[in-house]
Amino acid sequence: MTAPVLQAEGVVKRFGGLTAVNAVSFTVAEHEVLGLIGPNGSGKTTMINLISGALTPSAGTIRLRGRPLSGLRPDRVAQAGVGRTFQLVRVLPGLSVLENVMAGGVFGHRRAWGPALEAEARTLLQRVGLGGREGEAPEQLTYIDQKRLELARALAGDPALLLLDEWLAGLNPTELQTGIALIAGLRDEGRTIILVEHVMHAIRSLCDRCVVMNSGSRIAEGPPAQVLSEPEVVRAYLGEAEEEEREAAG
Ligand SMILES: Nc1ncnc2c1ncn2[C@@H]1O[C@H](COP(=O)(O)OP(=O)(O)OP(=O)(O)O)[C@@H](O)[C@H]1O
Repeated sequence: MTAPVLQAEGVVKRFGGLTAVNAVSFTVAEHEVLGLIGPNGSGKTTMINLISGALTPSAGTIRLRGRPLSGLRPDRVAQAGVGRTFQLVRVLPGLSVLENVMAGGVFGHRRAWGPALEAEARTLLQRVGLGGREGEAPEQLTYIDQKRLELARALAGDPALLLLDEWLAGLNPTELQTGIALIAGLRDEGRTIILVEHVMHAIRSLCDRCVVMNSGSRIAEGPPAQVLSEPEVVRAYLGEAEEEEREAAG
């Protein structure tokens, strides 16, 4: 059997006296879309930061295709094959939209350059809906467009694992539909993705499996329909998330 794309084993992260991630284990198989869900402050972003190398685990191991990632710097983790977007979008100011995407290729997993990279970056910009915007300054883009740009940049590195941290947050209903379709397209082309998301219908339609966190611990794991009906998940989270969704829908 081949190694899973990602394997987290007994991962712990403490911030002083607070245990933000408490002995969490899970795997992500090739071509799988895993939803990482849970109430605010349950440790999801911390987990993503541990995988991407922004944080170092206090204990436990994280492996990408069997190779330990824990302790590697974020740029090394990106080269090893982990691409990500951020909950609060981060574009590279001073570079054009096109250059921002090309930067993802230069520093990513596949390490492309030159005309081939530029052509690929243009294709990715088309794909995320930013075709024709190559020369613009990223700081001038709207929030949704910066999110699109970040996704294109992450894809330019051709990551073995793509981490999307609330990529759908803050989108209006039309943008949300487009965003879900975009992620569905990535899933259909066989990408391996961890999706941190509060938009429940996106989780239901996009994820093969979910890991549910609460207060730093994994409280459930399984297909979305199954975990989202477990009483502990409903108690810890679902009421809150669906309430938020109803409010957002007006
Ligand atoms: N750098 C840090 N220093 C201290 N505490 C932190 C740090 N980062 C996160 N925390 C704390 O760790 C806990 C988990 O936070 P985290 O951001 O991982 O939760 P989350 O599930 O991603 O929440 P949300 O859904 O609101 O994004 C919270 O109590 C948070 O305040």
